[in-house]
Amino acid sequence: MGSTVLYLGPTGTYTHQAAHNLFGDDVVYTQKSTIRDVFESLSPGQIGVVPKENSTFGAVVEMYDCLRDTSRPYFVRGVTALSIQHCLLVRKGTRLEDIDCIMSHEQALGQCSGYIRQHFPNATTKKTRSTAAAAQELLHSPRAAAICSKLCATLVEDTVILEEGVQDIKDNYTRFFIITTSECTAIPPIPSAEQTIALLRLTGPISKCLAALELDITSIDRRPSLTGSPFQDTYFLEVFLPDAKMARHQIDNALERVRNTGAEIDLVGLWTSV
Ligand SMILES: O=C(O)C(=O)Cc1ccccc1
Repeated sequence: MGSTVLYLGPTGTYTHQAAHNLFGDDVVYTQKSTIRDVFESLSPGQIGVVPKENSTFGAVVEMYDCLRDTSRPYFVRGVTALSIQHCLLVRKGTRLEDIDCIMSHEQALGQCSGYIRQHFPNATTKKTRSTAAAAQELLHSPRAAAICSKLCATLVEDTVILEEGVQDIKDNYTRFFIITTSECTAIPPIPSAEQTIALLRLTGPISKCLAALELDITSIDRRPSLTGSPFQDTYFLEVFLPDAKMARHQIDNALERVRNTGAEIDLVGLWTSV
């Protein structure tokens, strides 16, 4: 039996599909009902898969709030991407004109907000813990629709797809992080190319820190730090390291330069990816 992979469940979520694309049938899958549950349940030796960002709706805030937490160990080991084509799913017999509530994960509601406004201006929306959880709720909601993957129609009894491709932007992708509790946990190889990326978590005066970092920053996300003064933020920086062999050395030097400014900075991920 292979490693255990925790993912945002239940069966049929996009995270489940991303995890399965990577690890196939060689691992044991354990579903968790929230992104935070994946982080909190992750034990040494286990692997977690969580959504990170979407090309239409942006950062997955709950995931970044888990990365902000310094009380639990985690390390990002890789990234994988999935093309996302959302469906509108209902209980058999429900017609488009019956729908008074649209349920889904807030990411999916965001990716389809134009479609929802245009076609269901009077419907309420309900956030669920995942898209597949919304599909399951249809069993108790005869006048609701779920936005979820096509797969959910085969997984949840008595449901039918009314429309496919309901996201606002046709080319719609989500990236997922692969996490373990430690940098050293053995994991199956993740398909990768030449690019080496590090993820840094930084709390401190941003301009001074960026000047001291002297690395090629490819993305920045930010959340309130919660520990400092009001409006002090924690930043998540992805940096590109052109030479994989020198990556660790370059990072260690950069961390020291930033710490010398008095800021807090930690390496929380390192991987090679396409
Ligand atoms: O809820 C899911 O299925 C997830 O995996 C999170 C998500 C939601 C919408 C798009 C991509 C991922």
